[in-house]
Amino acid sequence: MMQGVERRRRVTVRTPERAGEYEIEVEAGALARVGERVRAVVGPYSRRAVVISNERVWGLYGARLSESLRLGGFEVYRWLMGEGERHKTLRTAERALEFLCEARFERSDVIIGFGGGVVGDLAGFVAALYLRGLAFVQVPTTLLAQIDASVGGKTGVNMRAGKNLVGAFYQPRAVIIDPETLRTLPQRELTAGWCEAIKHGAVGDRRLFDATRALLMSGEPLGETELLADLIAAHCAFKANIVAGDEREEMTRTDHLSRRILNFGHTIGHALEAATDYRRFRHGEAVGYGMLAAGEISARLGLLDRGELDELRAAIKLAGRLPRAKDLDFERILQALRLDKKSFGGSIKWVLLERIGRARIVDGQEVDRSLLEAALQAALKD
Ligand SMILES: NC(=O)c1ccc[n+]([C@@H]2O[C@H](COP(=O)([O-])OP(=O)(O)OC[C@H]3O[C@@H](n4cnc5c(N)ncnc54)[C@H](O)[C@@H]3O)[C@@H](O)[C@H]2O)c1
Ligand SMILES: O=C(O)C(=O)C[C@@H](O)[C@H](O)[C@H](O)COP(=O)(O)O
Ligand SMILES: [Zn+2]
Repeated sequence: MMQGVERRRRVTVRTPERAGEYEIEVEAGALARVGERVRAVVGPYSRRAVVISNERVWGLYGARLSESLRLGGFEVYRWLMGEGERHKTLRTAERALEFLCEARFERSDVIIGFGGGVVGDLAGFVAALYLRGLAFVQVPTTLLAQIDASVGGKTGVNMRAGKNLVGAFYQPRAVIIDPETLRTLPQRELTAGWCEAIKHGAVGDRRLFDATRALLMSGEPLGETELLADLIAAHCAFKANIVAGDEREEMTRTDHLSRRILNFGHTIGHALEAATDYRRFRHGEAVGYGMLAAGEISARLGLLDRGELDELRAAIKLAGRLPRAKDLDFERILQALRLDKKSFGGSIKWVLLERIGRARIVDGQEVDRSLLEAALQAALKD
């Protein structure tokens, strides 16, 4: 898996719902080929491409992307949103939609999400809504978006009551990943991405967990572009496989290949984000804490061996420093948890671990208040 000989790695995502599939391409320098790739998936009639991004990403890479799109025969438009999680809202989506309406984009045109997961989730949502669906391509530029958010078609926005409460499953036509863009990513954003990467290994693939940990232990995970590209492609392949088997995250499924396992660490992670008004944690950082807490719950319920929990803790530590969390009010977190949108039949469903590489879905009744409080205390204490 880790010895890629080809520079361009391709992962196919099969999406049974749309009776289709799309390709994820991972290649250093791929930004220069976005125009050509987009043209290949949207066909000859498409005239205009609108790039949804933010000032930072556009400032760094907009010129390169535009040039490539022009070479692909597109007239290029851009629409820039505010930076950060608190802009992933219906208001922002509405503004983007107004822009598309006023500029009279047509069904043959294409929307490109260019940035991190915030931009990608919002752009995909807008693409799903405008004219009941415009072709959409993901060009992710954060680690988190390259290994997770750009794959699988979850799009949406946050509401005051919680994360991603409004959205649509809307698959992109292609995902084009240039790992070189990660060189300008601040350490904090890398940490967030590594946390989601650790999640993939933890819930479903021990070898992927080990490979991720090995790259982190090298101390320079971005050092070797080819190794990094191999690892990104391996994460995409892992997620693609889960998505292909359960595209819409069927809530009645409880098996270890259900898409629900990708929510490991998110029950508490999303509550931490909401309880701090999306201002204190990056999503991946909150998931880091969420995994520590869910790992604690797993161990305290006797599902997970303490030694494996220590391995998980150590891997999360390798991902980087998480913001302070021990001052957070338990009642506030509990309040946010009660609004968890993954409740089903009135109770929260927890994604826990049986071991590194295998998750289990457990009913909320098994996790009482005192267990939750103890697990949170243990997880948030550092
Ligand atoms: N749809 C999914 O399946 C899915 C999966 C995981 C996470 N998400 C969502 O993704 C979001 C988090 O995404 P994120 O971690 O990418 O955060 P983000 O989108 O906020 O990006 C992080 C920061 O990095 C900056 N940035 C982006 N690319 C850069 C680059 N190459 N160089 C320098 N700076 C750059 C951005 O401007 C931003 O400030 C959350 O909203 C989360 O809910 C969605
Ligand atoms: O793709 C999925 O499925 C995931 O759960 C991936 C998560 O990392 C991601 O944060 C996702 O947006 C969470 O989805 P949600 O349905 O819990 O909002
Ligand atoms: Zn996530």
